[in-house]
Amino acid sequence: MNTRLLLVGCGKMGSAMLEGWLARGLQASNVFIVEQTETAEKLEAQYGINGVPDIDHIREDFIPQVVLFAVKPQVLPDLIDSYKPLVRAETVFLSVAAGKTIDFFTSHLGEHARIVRAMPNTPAAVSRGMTVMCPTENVSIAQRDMCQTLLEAVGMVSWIEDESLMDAVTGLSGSGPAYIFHLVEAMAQAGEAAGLPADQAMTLARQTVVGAGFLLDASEESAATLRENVTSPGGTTAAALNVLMDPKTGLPELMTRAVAAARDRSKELAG
Ligand SMILES: NC(=O)C1=CN([C@@H]2O[C@H](COP(=O)(O)OP(=O)(O)OC[C@H]3O[C@@H](n4cnc5c(N)ncnc54)[C@H](O)[C@@H]3O)[C@@H](O)[C@H]2O)C=CC1
Ligand SMILES: O=C(O)[C@@H]1CCC=N1
Repeated sequence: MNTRLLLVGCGKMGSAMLEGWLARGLQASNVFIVEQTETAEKLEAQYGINGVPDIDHIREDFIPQVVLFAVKPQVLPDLIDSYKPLVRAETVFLSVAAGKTIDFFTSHLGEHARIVRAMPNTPAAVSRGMTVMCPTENVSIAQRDMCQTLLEAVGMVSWIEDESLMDAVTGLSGSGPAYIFHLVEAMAQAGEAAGLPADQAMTLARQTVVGAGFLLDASEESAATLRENVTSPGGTTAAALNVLMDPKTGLPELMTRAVAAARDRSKELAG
């Protein structure tokens, strides 16, 4: 957690990671954050982190080891060129922007820039994130390790060499937490339709998803076995699963379409 880090953009994803790092003892003095002035000032007051409104306000002697882009993909083209002066062998550019390809970064920062394209997710805020990373060939082992340490501090890390898989990764783990939160909403709505008061339906739905997540985490059994453990032959769960596992109208078919839609949008964002 001693990496000299320049975090560009501290919105939902940037702050999710920052919260995880701070909980792991990130040294505020090693970090600069580029954000809009108000947020930058708040971060400075709250954590003693150097918050600046743009790259021109970074201390001149601050040479980051990692420049982490956590801004919206749509704003990257406007700001990326101003980071070119930071290109040097000891600096790796780590991007979490959905759809923004390694080619995009090399076309703006040059072939010498060392780039890692990453896709994290918001459970990073509670150190339960899932991040997948893809490096350029010039990224050293030490730089890979540095990125791994940063992202491992906020959850699990996996690497891919084939960048084209990043769109599918985005569709599954990047966007995935939203699917689970929506599952809670859908279950609560279904509970209400089945006769429960709204508040109670939401409490039951929420705690069921939280409890199932904890059980999945604590258990060495597969998801299929955990599902079977709930399902008595000819019982209530089996009746529900007949609906959910229907090959034509069930959850697998719906989820396949949802993940494919996110994957395709990720491709579109590459522009
Ligand atoms: N929210 C999520 O679950 C995930 C988001 N991502 C990626 O993370 C990136 C950020 O997404 P969110 O955090 O959701 O968006 P956000 O809108 O919450 O955060 C973006 C931040 O960038 C700041 N910003 C805008 N222009 C800037 C500039 N010129 N310089 C510095 N900061 C600037 C904004 O003030 C804002 O705080 C996106 O590229 C997205 O694809 C990746 C994985 C998951
Ligand atoms: O919705 C988005 O585009 C971002 C990328 C993955 C999760 N949120």
